[in-house]
Amino acid sequence: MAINATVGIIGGNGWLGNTMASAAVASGVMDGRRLILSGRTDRRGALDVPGATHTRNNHELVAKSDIVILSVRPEDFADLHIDASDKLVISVMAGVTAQDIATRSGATRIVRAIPNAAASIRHSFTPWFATPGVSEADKRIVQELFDACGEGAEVLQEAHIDYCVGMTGSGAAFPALLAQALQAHAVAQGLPAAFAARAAKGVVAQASQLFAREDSDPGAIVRKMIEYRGTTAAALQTMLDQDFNRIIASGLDAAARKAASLAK
Ligand SMILES: NC(=O)C1=CN([C@@H]2O[C@H](COP(=O)(O)OP(=O)(O)OC[C@H]3O[C@@H](n4cnc5c(N)ncnc54)[C@H](OP(=O)(O)O)[C@@H]3O)[C@@H](O)[C@H]2O)C=CC1
Ligand SMILES: O=C(O)[C@@H]1CCC=N1
Repeated sequence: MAINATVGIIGGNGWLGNTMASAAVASGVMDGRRLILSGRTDRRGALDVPGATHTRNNHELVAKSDIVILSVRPEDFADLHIDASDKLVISVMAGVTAQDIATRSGATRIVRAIPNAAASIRHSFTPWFATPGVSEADKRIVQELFDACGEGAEVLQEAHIDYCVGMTGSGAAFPALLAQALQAHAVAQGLPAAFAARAAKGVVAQASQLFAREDSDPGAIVRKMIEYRGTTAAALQTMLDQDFNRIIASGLDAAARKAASLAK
């Protein structure tokens, strides 16, 4: 078992908290008996977390934990009133700054991370940022926790976490939007809906494996297809001429603005 610390997840029955807890146990990184999960109600998460303790008492959770993960909605953070001054605090809350967390919890060892919903299948790319008080030993634990959810990646500037809220934090949402648009167009052209759904999913989730490998570059695929000057080039060039990149950029900017407003 890689992590022998006791980890308390405030909001541990919610979508992401439950997912992280389940991934930690399923990957073998933690024994579920070292996990404490809190919620305001007795509602449990959808994924099983064998061995975990459940509580509604955050003060008890913090007292018994070496590491406290904050996984409540950003707007609920101000109501927590915890003293985590001697704990490693890991926040997955969008938009809540390390300074806010230090001020409200007394913590000096703070990590901010942005997983995404694909953590439920252990495919979340999870950027994380550590404040200067976080030790190398703490960082190894953080990396293991997020590798259990897919792939953790340290960033050296807190601003990059705020950026990633929109980009990586959105997880499968952008590929799903693309698949939905492909499917809708195919249906509008008269293709059977079930076939269109399978076809769109095949392109977005299967064909994309061509650039999913570490040594592969999506830009190279786009260039190669444009240089081929065939049907794919006609589609790509039309999309690019209509400022596909600008639409993506404005969506990401909107996510960043929303994250900043959540922190207020
Ligand atoms: N979902 C995602 O893909 C991502 C989410 N995040 C961030 O993760 C955080 C959690 O999001 P998500 O899991 O989706 O949200 P959920 O609403 O699913 O979960 C939040 C949980 O917090 C619990 N909670 C609220 N207040 C308290 C409290 N005072 N004490 C204990 N538990 C409390 C709620 O419990 P109850 O139901 O019992 O009231 C709920 O289960 C958010 O800050 C979000 O920004 C970041 C990246 C991706
Ligand atoms: O949509 C959201 O608010 C959550 C937080 C970051 C990514 N997803």
